[in-house]
Amino acid sequence: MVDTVKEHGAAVSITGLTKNYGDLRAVDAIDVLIAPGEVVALLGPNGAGKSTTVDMILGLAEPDAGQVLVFGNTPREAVAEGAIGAMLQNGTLLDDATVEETVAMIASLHREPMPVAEAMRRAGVQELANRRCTKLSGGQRQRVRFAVALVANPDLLVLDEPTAAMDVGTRREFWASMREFTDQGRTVLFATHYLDEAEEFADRVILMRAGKIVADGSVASVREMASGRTIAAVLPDVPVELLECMPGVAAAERRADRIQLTCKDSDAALRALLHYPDVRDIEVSAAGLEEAFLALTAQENAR
Ligand SMILES: Nc1ncnc2c1ncn2[C@@H]1O[C@H](COP(=O)(O)OP(=O)(O)OP(=O)(O)O)[C@@H](O)[C@H]1O
Repeated sequence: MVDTVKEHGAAVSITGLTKNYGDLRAVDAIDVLIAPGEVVALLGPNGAGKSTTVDMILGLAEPDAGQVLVFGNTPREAVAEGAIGAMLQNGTLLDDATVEETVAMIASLHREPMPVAEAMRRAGVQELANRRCTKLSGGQRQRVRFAVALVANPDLLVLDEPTAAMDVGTRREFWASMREFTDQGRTVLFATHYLDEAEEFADRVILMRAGKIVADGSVASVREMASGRTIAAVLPDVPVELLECMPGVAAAERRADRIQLTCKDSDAALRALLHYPDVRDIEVSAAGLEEAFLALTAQENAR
């Protein structure tokens, strides 16, 4: 297996990766192959297993089963070689150091770092160079974490919800400097809750739910899969639980006699619905992408 991966030169190769926390299976036997130069969004609701997956790619958590290889090496080897740069949700900064000292300190740990001034420029923290890390806002801290990730000059950048604390303007600048990075053919994997960020920035989207991958493909193909339709109709007396079990239905709601079905396959749902002789006033409409994404990821997520 290791030789095959080395031969094919995958940036990240994940096979049967599993992680349990007590009785909870946080990541459930996932397989992912990421080619060099791909920009991949790991998308999913809270608790889907994104951070746990990211931690295992970085060697910060040990899998219970399966393995991760980064450029054919174990995560620890890849980190030691400076092949991976990471930006984590709660990565700590050295409180007593200034921003410049922090970035310089990380640079000194790497064999071929990016010049400190360049990493700070790309991350947009030049004006904060002499500021102590304790005096930074949440969004500024995120940008410093980005400079720290960049200065390693890595081939793979792994980012866990990088824009969570950023306002709209900072977010835009952040993605612009990321583009500068990926234009050089580097590989990026980022976890996010934001569908629009994934759509705008990633070549490929991996959608996780309850530890499993529920969709993996180009942004367009996942959009197609997620953009289901909604069926509304008048149908008295049939319990919601029964409607939810119909073919093609992701979720069902009832208000008095009116029902609304969020569909994965509206043709199949419609055919099933027509078996009820009392059904009338049927309307089929395209669901918004956001709404459909929620329908795709909502099930099994109550844990
Ligand atoms: N250290 C831990 N101990 C116990 N359970 C954990 C631990 N870390 C994560 N979990 C659980 O594992 C599951 C997956 O969590 P994870 O943080 O990987 O999800 P996520 O997709 O990154 O969510 P979020 O978007 O909220 O960051 C969750 O149910 C979470 O509560």
